[in-house]
Amino acid sequence: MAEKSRGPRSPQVEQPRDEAADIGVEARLAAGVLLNAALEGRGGLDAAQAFREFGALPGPDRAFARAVAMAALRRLGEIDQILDRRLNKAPPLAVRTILRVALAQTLVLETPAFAAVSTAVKLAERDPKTRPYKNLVNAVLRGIDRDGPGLTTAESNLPDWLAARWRATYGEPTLAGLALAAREEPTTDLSLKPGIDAAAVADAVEGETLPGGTVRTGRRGDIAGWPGFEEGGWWVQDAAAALPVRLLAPKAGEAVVDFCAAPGGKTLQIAAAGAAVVSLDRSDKRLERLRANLARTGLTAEVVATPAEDWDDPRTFDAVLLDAPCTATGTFRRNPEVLRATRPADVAKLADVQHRLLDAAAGRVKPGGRLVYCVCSLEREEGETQVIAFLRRHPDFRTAPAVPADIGAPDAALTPEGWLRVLPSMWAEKGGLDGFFIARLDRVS
Ligand SMILES: C[S@@+](CC[C@H](N)C(=O)[O-])C[C@H]1O[C@@H](n2cnc3c(N)ncnc32)[C@H](O)[C@@H]1O
Repeated sequence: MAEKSRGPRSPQVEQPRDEAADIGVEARLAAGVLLNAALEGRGGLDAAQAFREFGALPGPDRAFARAVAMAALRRLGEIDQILDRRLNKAPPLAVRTILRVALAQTLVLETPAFAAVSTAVKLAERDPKTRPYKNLVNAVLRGIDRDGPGLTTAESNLPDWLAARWRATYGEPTLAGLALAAREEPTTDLSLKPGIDAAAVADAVEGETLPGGTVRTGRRGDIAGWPGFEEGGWWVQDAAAALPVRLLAPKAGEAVVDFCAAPGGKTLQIAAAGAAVVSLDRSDKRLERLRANLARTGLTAEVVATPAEDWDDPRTFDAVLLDAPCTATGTFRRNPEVLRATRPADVAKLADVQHRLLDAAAGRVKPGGRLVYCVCSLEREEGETQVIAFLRRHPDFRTAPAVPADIGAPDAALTPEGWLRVLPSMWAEKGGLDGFFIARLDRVS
């Protein structure tokens, strides 16, 4: 597979003096800091947002820095392909970072080349370590602007070990679809409280209603300023993330426990259905967002900060949701950093946690009740393999096969066993959706 990156840009005959570009140097510096933090490891991007280089920026520059870092992360393989054709030998990381940040702007965000190049050169000048490379930065970026970036492959954006895994699991055509999905900035999806008019919300945010009732919009910016936010009739939730609770089908009057609840999109769905929900999470900090979401939407839940397996409470439930901690490789559209931060050993480590949580969740299901297990991971060890092993350990549970059309899931997601394996390459014509594995397991009475 090969496709051309956007460009080339028309050559700049003259270098205009650009005040905005001067101001933007700090934002580009912050973008590089975010990018490298994301590449360093899991949680790096979140941690970097507390760094001085980022926190000291005015709001719009912070948003710009984040957008540049995310664009660089999504297209890192392609950006490096383009750079490597121009570089005779590998430059220090600080220089490569300046170049990556500049190309993310010109190739993805359509920043004018003169602004991206002049800020890159200024950045190189500022630091004694990168100063000797100032002319190289200028020459490389001007050359790419003049000649165009050349051919790049979407698959180069995927780490080799993940691409090899996904090729083995899903086949070459699906891998190609996943790689294309990973290049794009996703839409924003909204889940609605029952009784809220989807067409009116879709109208207000210039969006469309998807099967299942999710409203999807390409609108960007701070959602707290969107029409209807204050009123709390909707919350942000990827279309795929809304499926597990639809499969669980909580009803008014039922008792439900959400085992790993924060930040709370699924708890809100359960509460909105009228069920009495207990929301557990081991992270009190993440539960703060759940509490804020409950307050804004006027919904209620009993919130408990505890590791679910240690929860000292005798209750059992009509329905249990286990949205287990996982590698989150299915969320690469929204969180491109997961592809860089995840290590092969994480899959096995998290599979172990999922195994323990599944056993704890099973003990909370009343006879005749149901358990939905889901993970936003594309790795079989965290999905299919977990459920196969669970059904062997718990012969009192059976798969209740999903009916995709009933819950607004892509038909192609249905597995022969009746589980859902949603891939980000599905619904490509609608803008894709996050990757999830979802299984409903009913406890026979
Ligand atoms: C995939 S997220 C849950 C997302 C949430 N269900 C939603 O829809 O917003 C996984 C959550 O599991 C929590 N977690 C991890 N280990 C846990 C444990 N042993 N017990 C309870 N929660 C745990 C994490 O803090 C994290 O918030």
